[in-house]
Amino acid sequence: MEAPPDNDVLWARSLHFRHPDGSPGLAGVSLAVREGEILAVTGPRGSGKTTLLRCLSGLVPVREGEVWFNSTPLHTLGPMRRERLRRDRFGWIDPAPVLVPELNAWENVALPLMLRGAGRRRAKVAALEWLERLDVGDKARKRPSELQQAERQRVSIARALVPAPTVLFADEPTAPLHHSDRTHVLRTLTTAARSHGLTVVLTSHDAVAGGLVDRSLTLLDGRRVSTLYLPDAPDTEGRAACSLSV
Ligand SMILES: Nc1ncnc2c1ncn2[C@@H]1O[C@H](COP(=O)(O)OP(=O)(O)OP(=O)(O)O)[C@@H](O)[C@H]1O
Repeated sequence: MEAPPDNDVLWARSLHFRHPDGSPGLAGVSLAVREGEILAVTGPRGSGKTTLLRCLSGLVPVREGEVWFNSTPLHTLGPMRRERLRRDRFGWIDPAPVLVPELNAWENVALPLMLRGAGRRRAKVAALEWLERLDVGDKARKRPSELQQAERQRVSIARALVPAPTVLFADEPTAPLHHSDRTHVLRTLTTAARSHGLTVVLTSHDAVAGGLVDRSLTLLDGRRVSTLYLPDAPDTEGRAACSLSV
């Protein structure tokens, strides 16, 4: 078993995954993510984007292939050590906001810092700063049930960013937002990640279209593909694209 190169923070080799009911998830994905890089995973519905993020982040065990976080082989870790690694080094944003209903917005955002031992006052200051950056500073004292879905998602994003995780995984982070809000929130997220040196792996077509990421990779049926654009030919209609497995 050979550790990945030093400047890759995440690294996967020949990753295969089957869901518990036997459905195919991933069929041999290899990739490397450099430190501080913002990588978008794209592909049609059901192509395996969420499954890939779940495997890379240790949310599900990898039984075939390898996943490394720096020099740690995630694929060899038991559930407790994977959970600790996820808590200490990774952040996760779901497509739909998941907040603690009994806590208000700033308390939700402060929670990961307090779980890591920060005092309430310091955690509150940091939480309020992030809520301001995500344009929901005025909602800091509202409970999730008093917020709109889009506001709850902004609070979730603030909560994922506040502990400055080494790697942030974001699965369609702007899915519940109105179209006009998406680019703004994604820009805030990617700008914050760059200024804090975070590595980000996200699924979002908006980020690719908005030129907000360093690189994107495409999945189709659980495999990486590259899209080749062919030049216009007289006998074709417009620009043709085809995908190749790599
Ligand atoms: N828990 C599960 N049990 C069984 N099959 C699953 C499960 N989760 C996903 N799948 C299947 O695995 C494949 C990949 O799903 P995945 O959610 O990773 O794709 P995706 O690219 O993220 O899709 P979407 O864009 O719709 O979120 C799909 O065929 C899906 O139906």
